[in-house]
Amino acid sequence: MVENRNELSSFLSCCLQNNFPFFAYQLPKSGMIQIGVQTDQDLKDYQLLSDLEGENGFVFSPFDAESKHKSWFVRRDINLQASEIDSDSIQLLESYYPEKDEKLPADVSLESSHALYFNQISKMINDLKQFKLEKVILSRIQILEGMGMDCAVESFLKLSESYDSAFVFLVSIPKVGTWIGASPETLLSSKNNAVETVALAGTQKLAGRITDQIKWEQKEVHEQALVSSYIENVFRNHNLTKYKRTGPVTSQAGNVVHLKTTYLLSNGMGFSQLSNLVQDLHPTPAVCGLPKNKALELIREIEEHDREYYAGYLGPIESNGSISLFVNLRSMKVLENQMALFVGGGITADSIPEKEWEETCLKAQTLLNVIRS
Ligand SMILES: C=C(O[C@H]1C=CC=C(C(=O)O)[C@@H]1O)C(=O)O
Repeated sequence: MVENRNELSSFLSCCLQNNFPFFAYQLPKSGMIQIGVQTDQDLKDYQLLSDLEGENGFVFSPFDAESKHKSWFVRRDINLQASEIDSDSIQLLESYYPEKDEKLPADVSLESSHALYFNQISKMINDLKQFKLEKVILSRIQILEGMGMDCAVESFLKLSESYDSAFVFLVSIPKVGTWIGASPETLLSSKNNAVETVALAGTQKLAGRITDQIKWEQKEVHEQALVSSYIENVFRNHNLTKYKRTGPVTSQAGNVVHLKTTYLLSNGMGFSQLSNLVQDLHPTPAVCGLPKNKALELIREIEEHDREYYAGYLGPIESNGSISLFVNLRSMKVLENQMALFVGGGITADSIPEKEWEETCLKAQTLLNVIRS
C-alpha cells in the first residue's frame, strides 16, 4: 500500500468528480500506479492506432470496431506517479477545472439472468455444431447494486493492492464511461525492442492448489491451442517468423488459473507495424472466437447486451513508440449507483452449460472478493 493512499484517493476522486478525462493504471509486476490526466475535454477518437504515432497517453477501444462505440485517446497532459501525489497535485488540478456539463451515466439493468444465459448458450452450442465453428465467447453482465461512482476509486485501489500480476486500471472519459478492472491478458506490449503477446484460455478454480498441481482437460487444452494457432497465423501474415514461445503454462489470475503461452518477438518494430499487428490480433479468440468473423456475427446475434468496451483493449502508449495494451477483461463499467460487471467464457460444441455458468461466476469473484472486502 502506498504511504500517501489518502492523498492518492482524494486526487483520483477529484479527477472523477470534476469530469477530467483521466487514467490510472498499474502495469503487471510494477507495483506502481501511474496517472495521466488530460486537462481539457477535447477528446480525440481514432480509427487506426497508427494515427496516434508520437502521442503520449492512453487508448480505450471497444470490442466491436463496427459498433457505435469509438476508439478514444486520452492525452497525458499531467503525468504523475502515485507516490508523487500530495496536496499540491490537487491544487494543480484545480487550475484546470473543466466545465461540469457532464451528467453521470444513468443506471441500467441489463443483467443476464441464469435463464437467459442458458437459452443463449443452448442456441450457441447448436449454432456451433450446425455451422462448424470452433469456439465462440459468450458473455453476460452482473449488476452490483449499491456500488456506484462513490466506490470507484476505492475499488481500483483495492484491486491494485491485491493483484500484482494483473493490469489494474481505472479509466474515465466524459460522455463515454468509467471503467475499472484487473486484466490478466496482454494484447500487445512493446518496450526496448521486445514485443510480447499471450494466448490465454481455459479456466479452473485455484481452490488452494499450487499451480504445478493443476491438470488440464482435453477441452481446455484445445481451447487454448486455438488461441495460440490464431496468434501464430497472424504472425505469419505479418512475416514474423522469429519468436520465442513459452508454454502453455498454468497462470494464476486471482482465484482462477488459465493456460497461457507467451510469445516474445525480439526484432524491433516501428509504431505502424505494431499498430497493424494490434489491428489483426484484436479481438483474439480469447474474447471473440474462431473463425473470427462468424464468431463475431454469432455474438452480435445472440448476446442481448452491448459489450461496449468489455473485451476491447486499453492501455498506455508513449511518444517513443512503447505500447502496453491489454484486453479489457475482469472489468466493470461504473454507473451512478451500480457497477456492471462483464464476464464471459469460451463455448465449444462440447460445452456443458452449467459448468460454463459456474466459470463466469468464478471470474466475477476475482473482482467481487476484492472490492467487497
Ligand atoms: C472472456 C473472459 O476470459 C477469457 C480469458 C481467459 C480465459 C477464458 C476462458 O476460459 O473462457 C476467456 O477466453 C472473461 O474473463 O470475461
